[in-house]
Amino acid sequence: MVRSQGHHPGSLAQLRPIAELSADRLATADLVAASKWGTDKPIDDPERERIVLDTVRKQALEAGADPEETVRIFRDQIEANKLVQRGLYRLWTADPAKAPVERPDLSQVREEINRINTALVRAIADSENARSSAHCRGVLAVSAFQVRQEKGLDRLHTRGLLRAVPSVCAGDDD
Ligand SMILES: C=C(O[C@@H]1C=C(C(=O)O)C=C[C@H]1O)C(=O)O
Repeated sequence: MVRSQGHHPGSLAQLRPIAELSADRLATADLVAASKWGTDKPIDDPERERIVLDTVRKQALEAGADPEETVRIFRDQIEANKLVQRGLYRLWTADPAKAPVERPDLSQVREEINRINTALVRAIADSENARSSAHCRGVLAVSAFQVRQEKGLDRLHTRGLLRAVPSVCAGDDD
């Protein structure tokens, strides 16, 4: 698809909230993993994933974002979350002293994830120009780097952040 390369000056700043919210969403993976660790709840929960994707599809329609693009972005967000959970499980298995001693309530953590999801759908809706710009990938990479620095992300969460955002730039696989 041919998209306009023109964008309002400053519109590329619209990508920054997406990088920030992606990092916030990934921070919840630590709590989710801690809530599942030592229980029979698997990291992968396809039923919950369906609920997340159905909800953001509806929210995208309401917010004026493309529902399929939004779902594509959230599929990556979910994979990134599981990547971090699996990384933590590996760490805790190798070094049980690092395993969590408290078990957060998963339903409360999911409420926090729901709030971040809603904000992220809004940020997707508000970034149509930036996401279809030829500069999207470069600016998004810079935003992710800044967010990593500001939030002091470790290697695992940095890997997660990179896994969370590849579908953000709308023109990429047209
Ligand atoms: C975060 C969770 O773990 C996984 C990741 C999900 C997500 O990122 O929304 C949803 C379901 C699980 O496959 C969870 O179970 O809530």
